[in-house]
Amino acid sequence: MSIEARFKLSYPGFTLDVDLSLPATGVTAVFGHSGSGKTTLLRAIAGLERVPGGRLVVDGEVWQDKDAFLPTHARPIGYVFQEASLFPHLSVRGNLDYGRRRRPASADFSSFDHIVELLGIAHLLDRKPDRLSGGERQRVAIARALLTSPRLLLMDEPLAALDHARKEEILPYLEQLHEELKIPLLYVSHAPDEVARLADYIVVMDNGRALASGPLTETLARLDLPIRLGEDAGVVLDAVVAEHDAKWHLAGVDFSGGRLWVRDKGIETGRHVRVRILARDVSLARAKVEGTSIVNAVAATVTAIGDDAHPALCLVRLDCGGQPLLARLTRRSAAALELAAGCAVWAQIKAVALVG
Ligand SMILES: Nc1ncnc2c1ncn2[C@@H]1O[C@H](COP(=O)(O)OP(=O)(O)OP(=O)(O)O)[C@@H](O)[C@H]1O
Repeated sequence: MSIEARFKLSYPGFTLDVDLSLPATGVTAVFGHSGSGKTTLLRAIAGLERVPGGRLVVDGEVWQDKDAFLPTHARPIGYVFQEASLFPHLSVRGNLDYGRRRRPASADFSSFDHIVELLGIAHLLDRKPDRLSGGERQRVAIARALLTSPRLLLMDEPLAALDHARKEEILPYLEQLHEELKIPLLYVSHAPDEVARLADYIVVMDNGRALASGPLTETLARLDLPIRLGEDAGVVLDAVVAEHDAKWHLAGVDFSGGRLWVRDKGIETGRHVRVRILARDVSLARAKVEGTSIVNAVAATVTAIGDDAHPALCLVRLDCGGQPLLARLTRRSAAALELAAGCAVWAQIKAVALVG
């Protein structure tokens, strides 16, 4: 099952030109710089932009092609914008009821209480939107969108208007949603940390085109993308919490390439987590290095070496027990180590972030 989206649309000085096949499950991040066309793509999917010649098929159902155009109000979508657009005169409950009433008669009944609990807003039901924090407003907006029983959820930078603390407050709810949600979520963001935490699949937009589209881990490890991702180039790996070192407040997480030590966030042993490793935090050695402050070192094999944005630098892709890693080195270091595809190396990882 998939979402097929083909749109070509021109504004003065900008053309959106995409032909995408996206999974109809999980979270797909639509990632890219400001002005790359992320919102325009979402608006086309929502039917807010009428794109002649466009085609959109969601889970086998044609929403738009040369003979058909389902208007926005007839598309079973939930849309959450950067700023929560709640009705100011209605309480939270009134806003949620509005969503509930929009649910088609044929839709599965999604439990009001469950959605309210999932977003942690039960204690806010009688408040008016002007008495809510920005993060709370967004949680209500997400709950209202879910209550319409959408077949597709669209979120356009839902955290962009929030400060760091509010973002951190809402991200766990989005992660929980990710685990429970049975419908696909297209999540527009230009924040790599959000993408690392939430996405299963990524579409990288650049100047109206999809530069890349694929599963998160393998797409982030592509050597032609990091140049555009710059300082944020890196990979996201799946791992399992294996042990806790209470004395040093560290957790040992295992992935197929070995064990990594991360700051302990109190996540139970056995839980699946994601770790993010930036290319700039990985250095390489031909032999295992002793007497270093870097605690994380894993054996790896060089699979490819690619260009980086500056000619002094290169990106080295590694295979680490079947998982990809990227390292950003100077060309001089790569030459001194005589690196080439197939070389066995030790990857020393200066920073590993537990992202979910
Ligand atoms: N209605 C419109 N008329 C003319 N130009 C438009 C219109 N809507 C968007 N554009 C232009 O299309 C380009 C893409 O805009 P879009 O909002 O899709 O980008 P974005 O990737 O979502 O950016 P941001 O991250 O800043 O929201 C921009 O150059 C924008 O100025």
